[in-house]
Parts: sequence; structure tokens; C-alpha cells
Amino acid sequence: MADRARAAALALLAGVMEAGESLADQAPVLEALSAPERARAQRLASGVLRQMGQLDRALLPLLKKAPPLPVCNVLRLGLLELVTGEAPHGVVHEAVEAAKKINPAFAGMVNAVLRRVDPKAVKGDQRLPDWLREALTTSYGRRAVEGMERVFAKTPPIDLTLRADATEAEIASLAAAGAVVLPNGSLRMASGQVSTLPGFAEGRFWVQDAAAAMAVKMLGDVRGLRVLDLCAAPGGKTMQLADLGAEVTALDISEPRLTRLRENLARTGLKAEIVVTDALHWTPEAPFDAILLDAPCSATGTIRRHPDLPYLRQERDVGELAALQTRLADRARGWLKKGGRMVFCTCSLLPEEGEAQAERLSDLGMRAVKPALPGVDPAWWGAHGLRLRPDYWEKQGGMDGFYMAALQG
Ligand SMILES: C[S@@+](CC[C@H](N)C(=O)[O-])C[C@H]1O[C@@H](n2cnc3c(N)ncnc32)[C@H](O)[C@@H]1O
Repeated sequence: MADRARAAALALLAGVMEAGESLADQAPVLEALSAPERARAQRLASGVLRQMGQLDRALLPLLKKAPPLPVCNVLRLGLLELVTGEAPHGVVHEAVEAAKKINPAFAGMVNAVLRRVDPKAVKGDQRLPDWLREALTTSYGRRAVEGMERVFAKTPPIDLTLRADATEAEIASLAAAGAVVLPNGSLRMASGQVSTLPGFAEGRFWVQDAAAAMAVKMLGDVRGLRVLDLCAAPGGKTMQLADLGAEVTALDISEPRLTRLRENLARTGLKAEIVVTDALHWTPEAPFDAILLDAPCSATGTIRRHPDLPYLRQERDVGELAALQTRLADRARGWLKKGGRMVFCTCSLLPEEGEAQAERLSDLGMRAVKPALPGVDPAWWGAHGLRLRPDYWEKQGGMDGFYMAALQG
């Protein structure tokens, strides 16, 4: 099993680092694998991406000159496995076989380096790419960025959003399976197979980061309201809205992502009208009571869940994404009933995709409101909205980075 998973992990790494394809877009690489092999391949590839800096620092002193990228990845993967306690003999053997397939001339070097390298030398933190590190240091300061990097280097926990009518007994049975209740009411597991948890098949909860779960709460009481979930797939927020009694229209441009939303609704038995379209070329028949715009963004707040992002996103993408967010927000505010509330949010850490968007909407006459949210530290509020950072709740495992603003039309 292990060698097929290792080969797939190397293919995933090549896809990210050579072809610029995200891990999520490389499903064909995993197709022929069993479920445990798939999980292992993803874990190995994500682990290398998450700890690349530390792995390279340990390997570098043993290399006369940098080998080609695929061979580097064989070394990184081998060292990661040594760090996680795999039997050294098997790891070195598999790495040498992988190197032979790339270029037999490197087999001896891979053998020698992995025999000599000290797994204890893999330490310290993973640094973000320079452009992002600098931008975040300007916004939040060096210590905050170091905190974020510590959180990004770790395997993220699994957060669950429970149905609004969850009982004490349901929470107790999830707690018995290892979940802890977070200050905002989400449940958190360090690891595990979600589909085997009590209540999963019955749709009593879904996987959603604790920070992401706060955006819907910014809309206030949505019971009985017609709510547009704009940019809805795969549907964590759609389910929250429907569960809280809203009449939801869930719109997204991506059919494959909406397939996941449909599956999520089917499992939970929750209802939403689904619209597959480009929001830039769509107009609703009637205005909405409330709108949630979870706009496409650099996703820099979710690097711990998507360790491939720093290798895919570039500084130049941010301007384009911010312009798209502005266009979507401008269309959306025209679809809001007078006095209705719109929540604008992104899982970005960059102010141009968060604070600046909310400030612009406020300059256009929308009024920022600050709803009371459980578990939110008052210091997290800015002039127009809530800034959530990965280093918040660091001891409990952090949270995804988000910006969210509630704006009254
Ligand atoms: C941040 S994700 C949404 C996550 C979702 N709200 C959730 O909680 O599961 C952004 C979404 O925007 C969608 N999107 C991007 N451009 C769009 C457009 N022009 N019109 C509609 N949807 C768009 C993407 O397909 C993607 O699913």
C-alpha cells in the first residue's frame, strides 16, 4: 500500500510545484487508489508542503548542489516519513526506488543523504512566501505573523457545526468521540474519520471551520427571511442558513462545487433553491431580505487547510480577486431590500480583500453593524467588521483567517 501512496504523493507535489495545479484539482492522481492509500498520499503531500522550509533546512547541509525538483521532493518526502517514525530501512529503500525512476544517477545520492540526515534537525517554523509575509507583517506585526506561521505548520483540526436544535445528548456523544466545544459553539476534533461519528449519516452536523461558521451569525435572525447565499458552494453557510429557518437561494458559478452542495443538502435533509450561474450576469426577479456574499479570494486565511496555496497564489492575483469582489458586492447590494442586511466575507488575510471592501461599501452609504457573537473577543472588531486571524485560539488549534462585515442597506 505504502509505495502506491508515496508515488501518488510525489505526483501531487509535482502537480503543485511544477504545473501549478492545486491538490484539490488533482483527483485523477488518486483515482486508482484505495481510500486509505488516498488519505495517506494526501497526508504525505500536505505534510511536505506544510514543512518544506524545515525539511529543506535539514537537507541542505548534506547536498553538494541542489538536485532537480522531483529528486528534491523524493528527499523531502523520505525525510518527512523518517520524522513521523516510519522504519528507516523501508523509507530509504522506497526513496531510492523512486529516485531510480526519475534518473538512476541520483539513486546513490538519495541513499546517502537519507541515511545521514538527522530527523531531529527538522525544526523551527515554516515561513510564508516573502510577498505574503511582508504584507501580513505590515497589517498585523511580526509576532502575529509568527503565530500564524506556527498554526499553518500544523495539521489543522476538524471543526463541526451542529444543527441549531442539537441536544445535550448529541453533544455528549460527540464529546465521547473526542470533540471539544469551542467558545463560539462549534465542536473541534483533533483528527478522525468524520463519517463514522454519531449523527453524521443523519445529517446532524457538517464540517466547517469555526471562523467560517461565524459569518452567517452576522446576519442576525434569518428565520422566515428570503436570503441569497451568493457564492455558495460547497455549502457550509447554505446549510447554516437553511437550518436557521431561512428560505435560501444558493448561487454559484461552479457546477462541480454545487454537486457537493447538493450532496450536503441531501445528507442533512435541508432545503435550498440552487442557481448555477455567473453572478456577474444574473439578476434576481425580486430583491432579497438578506444577502451573504462569501466572495472568491486569495484564501490566504486557509493555508493550514490548503498548504499548496503559497505555491499557487501570487501577489499579482490579489488585485484581480479584489476587483471581482468589488463587482460582486456592487451587484449584490442592488439586490437587497431597503433596510436589509448584507454580510460581505472572505477567507483572506489581506486588507484589500476585507477591510478595504467594507470601507468602500460604507462610503457608498451602507451602515456597518456589530452583532453580538458568542466567543468573539471585542478586540477582533475593526472599524467596519470582524477580523479573524489564524493565530487566534492558537492553544486550541487556531482558526481560519476571515474578514466579515455586516452592512445594512
Ligand atoms: C469562498 S467560496 C464559497 C464557499 C461557500 N460559501 C461555503 O461556505 O461553502 C467562493 C465561491 O465563489 C464561486 N464564484 C466565483 N466566481 C463566481 C461568480 N462570478 N459567480 C458566482 N459564483 C462565483 C466559486 O465557485 C466558489 O464556490
